[in-house]
Amino acid sequence: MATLSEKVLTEAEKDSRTEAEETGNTEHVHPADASAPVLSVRDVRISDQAAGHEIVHGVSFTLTPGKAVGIVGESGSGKTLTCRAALGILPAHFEVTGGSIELDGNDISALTPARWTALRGATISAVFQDPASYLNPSIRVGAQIAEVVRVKKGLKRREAHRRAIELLRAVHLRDPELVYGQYTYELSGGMLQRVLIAAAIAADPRILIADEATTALDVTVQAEILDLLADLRERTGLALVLVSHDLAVVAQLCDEVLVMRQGEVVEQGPTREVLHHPRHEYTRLLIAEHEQYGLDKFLAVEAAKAAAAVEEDA
Ligand SMILES: Nc1ncnc2c1ncn2[C@@H]1O[C@H](COP(=O)(O)OP(=O)(O)OP(=O)(O)O)[C@@H](O)[C@H]1O
Repeated sequence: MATLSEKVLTEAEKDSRTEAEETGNTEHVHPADASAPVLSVRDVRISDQAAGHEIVHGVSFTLTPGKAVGIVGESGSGKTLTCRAALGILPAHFEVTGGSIELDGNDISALTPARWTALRGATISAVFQDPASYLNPSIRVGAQIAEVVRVKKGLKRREAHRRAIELLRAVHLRDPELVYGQYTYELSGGMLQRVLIAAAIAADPRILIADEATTALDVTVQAEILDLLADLRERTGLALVLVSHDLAVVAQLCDEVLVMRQGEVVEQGPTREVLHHPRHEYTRLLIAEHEQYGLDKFLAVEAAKAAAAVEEDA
């Protein structure tokens, strides 16, 4: 079974790792202006070249440090493909056939495999559903994170061990030294997702894509993981792309939301605006569907905040 660093480092990266090592080209450029976009997605279109048709018909959003954008929509609407395009890991036969994606000022269409190696993990990183499938059951989880740190940050064994413990602490795992030495079967789904988030942030990325990262977890653990992402965002300025079929999840964390349906963005705007004044019938449907899962609570809190703000102004 592949190790975590092999999974985090994707096939394309592995191919290019040697090239990066040979050229020593492992730096990445951060823009001087901290408010400059870290990710700009402009009218991106993605096509299945084998089937000969377009699947994603124009997605645009901009992420600045500390901002969170949510992509919500039904299964097959193109959420994951959009994220994979930004990570440079579209499945075979799929291509970006229109628009552009800029990662930390770099147009990704011009990136060499070596540049991808430098950017992936260190600038953009991701966590997906089903954390167990990204971890090797026969290697202690801490050692798997330490390996990512060694590969991506070039730390020596002892330093990587120390950093892995720090990362396990940063994702709010109690007793990180104990967790370091544990195997996947000893950890719950929520703990495994935290381990994976620790690995994803190991190289201090500026953008984290969380694609249905809390979907398989029960509601309480899901809320804890969302709190953790909010905390990382606040403490480190991490910019987030949160993908979910559940509008309530996106509402908790995101400043802006894109509602996708069949490859189209049917509605987009500040989360509050979209939730309070949905313009598209499909958004209204999503809101109605998810009210029982806590969206009503979110809307009530928002209404209370708005009322308090009006009182303050008066
Ligand atoms: N590897 C692949 N091979 C073939 N078709 C794919 C592949 N990945 C995605 N697709 C197709 O592209 C379309 C968009 O898929 P995508 O995974 O982006 O949707 P999604 O909105 O993320 O859905 P979900 O919530 O189920 O993950 C779907 O019709 C899907 O069948």
